[in-house]
Amino acid sequence: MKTSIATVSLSGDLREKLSAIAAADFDGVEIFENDFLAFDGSPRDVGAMVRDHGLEITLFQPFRDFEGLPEPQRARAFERARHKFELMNQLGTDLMLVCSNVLPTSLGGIDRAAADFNALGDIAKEHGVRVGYEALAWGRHVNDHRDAWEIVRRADHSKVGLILDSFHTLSRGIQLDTIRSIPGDRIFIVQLADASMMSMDLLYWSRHFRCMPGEGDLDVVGFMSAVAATGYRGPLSLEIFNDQFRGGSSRSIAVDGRRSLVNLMDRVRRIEPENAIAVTKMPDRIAIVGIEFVEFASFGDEATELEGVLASLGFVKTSLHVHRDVAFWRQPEGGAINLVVNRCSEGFAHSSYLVHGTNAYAIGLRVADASDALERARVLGAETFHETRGAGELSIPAIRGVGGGIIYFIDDALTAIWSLEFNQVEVPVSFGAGLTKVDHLAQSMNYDELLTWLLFYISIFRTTKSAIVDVVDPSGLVRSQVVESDGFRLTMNGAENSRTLAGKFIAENFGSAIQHLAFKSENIFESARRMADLGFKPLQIPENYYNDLQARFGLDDGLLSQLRESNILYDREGEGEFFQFYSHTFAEGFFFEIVERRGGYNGYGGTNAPVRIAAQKRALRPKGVPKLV
Ligand SMILES: O=C(O)c1ccc(O)c(O)c1
Ligand SMILES: [Mg+2]
Repeated sequence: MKTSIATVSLSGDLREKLSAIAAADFDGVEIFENDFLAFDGSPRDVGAMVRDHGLEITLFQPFRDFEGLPEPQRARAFERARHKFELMNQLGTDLMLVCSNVLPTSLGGIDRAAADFNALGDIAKEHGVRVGYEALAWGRHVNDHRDAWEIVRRADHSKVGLILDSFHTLSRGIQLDTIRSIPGDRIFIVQLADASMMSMDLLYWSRHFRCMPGEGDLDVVGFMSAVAATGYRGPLSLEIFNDQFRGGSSRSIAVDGRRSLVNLMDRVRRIEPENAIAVTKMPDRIAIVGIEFVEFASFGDEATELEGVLASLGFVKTSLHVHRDVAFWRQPEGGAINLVVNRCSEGFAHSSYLVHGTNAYAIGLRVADASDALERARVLGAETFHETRGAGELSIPAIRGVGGGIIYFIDDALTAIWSLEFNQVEVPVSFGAGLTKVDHLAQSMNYDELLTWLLFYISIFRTTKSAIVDVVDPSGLVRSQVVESDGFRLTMNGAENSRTLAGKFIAENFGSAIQHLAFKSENIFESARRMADLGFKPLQIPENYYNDLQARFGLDDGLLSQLRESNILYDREGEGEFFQFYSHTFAEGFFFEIVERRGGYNGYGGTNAPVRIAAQKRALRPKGVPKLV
């Protein structure tokens, strides 16, 4: 597999773009004309700079509004082309993209366009270069790859070929099988982009909202399967016009791009192994069986406060690490929630505490095979994590996740860690709060990181994403993206500014991280009662909310007063019902949630989020900050 990316996809000047592209291990780059024009150096300098980065120029683009023009514009277009071919010779690239004409003055006519391309092919040949023709989805007369292919076929010139771009084909919903009858050697380059579904003018959608394959909703896998079937083995080139990427970190966007291509070709190989374009072999996407543990880094008084909150949630310290200041907390009745509080004064956990304050810096994901999980993550460019372990301690495969946090992979064999490294202690309390498992984790991050981490989760793990939901915080918008599977639920909240609850958390925590943990109860009213007995102080929900709830759902008075009494929020979807209540925020803005799902409710109470956020912010006001426990 030969990989390439268009300079237009990244932020920065040409030099920054090239260094990010080279660092992410691409083979080539499409030089977008504007990046060249804005560069202060000769075409030969640019060519040398690209090659010095170990890259080749796979394409020079775009050449606009060429075919089907009346005279004298037609002659002008040929003159322009000659000029560009000379430039390409100096740059050291042999392929130019001609996108379909959008001018109202262009005449149309397949044979007229074919004749123009045949003549252009002769000029290209004189210059030792080739041209590829791409149908823009909004082209004046040609906006479908089938018509572009017909023109290329009739042009019948060895230096004239077709360029396919997944966005143009998929945005128009063109049948993908129509690609399979095109000869692979007549396709000069393939451009790839995805996009989230939105109803919008095609040009605007394309120029502002493209994203990496896998990050959006288009069937790029189906598109690439069809391309691979043609025998095409040339570069797979990302061409991503995206406003956020233009302002983002070029290094991280380039890494995402490379990851998206490797993941894409792995998907294609699994669907049609006979056709597949070579890509590094790796285990299939990893199923997350469940969350084995969540580990907090804390220290001193803050750790004591955290442990107080855990105790008010019904957790008890059930065992201690044999060598380190690390404690294991569970509900005394059992259940599947394993919390680890790490109070060590050295090592990674302590560094994490020093940078971020008390935070849930690590999660352990239960998987079928931990080394498979590590291998897939590694091939997809995830950063592996290794900490020196003491004698007799297990080494658990791990990678870096959101905000530099750690994701451990635990398979059956590795669960031995609990008995090998921890000693049981006397449990003083005999009842907990009946919390049974981690329902979901929520990670907060800046909005411009959201797609990066979405791609991370859906490429490494067998998870699905749902559409981004806008959550209204009194100080701005937070976008919430769900990633889930049978054993795993995650909400990622992308804050657009630092005044929102999520934004503040990121600022005060010094980076993205897990902001809340939701535990599941099978009887939320009973859990709330027991927690009240243990000193838990729930987040106070205003009366207006409950009055509205009655109007919306027609709940009976008994249920309503139970909800009100325990500050429980409610939602319903079809037959499904959802109950949730919250702790106040503590440390740098971390909090807990308790939920109960009934009748197959699958959401997260999104409509309640603005009420909850406003309540949390109210509670944060300097005057009258309530004590937690
Ligand atoms: O938006 C455009 O004009 C444009 C230009 C070149 C391309 O390859 C493309 O897909 C779109
Ligand atoms: Mg294109």
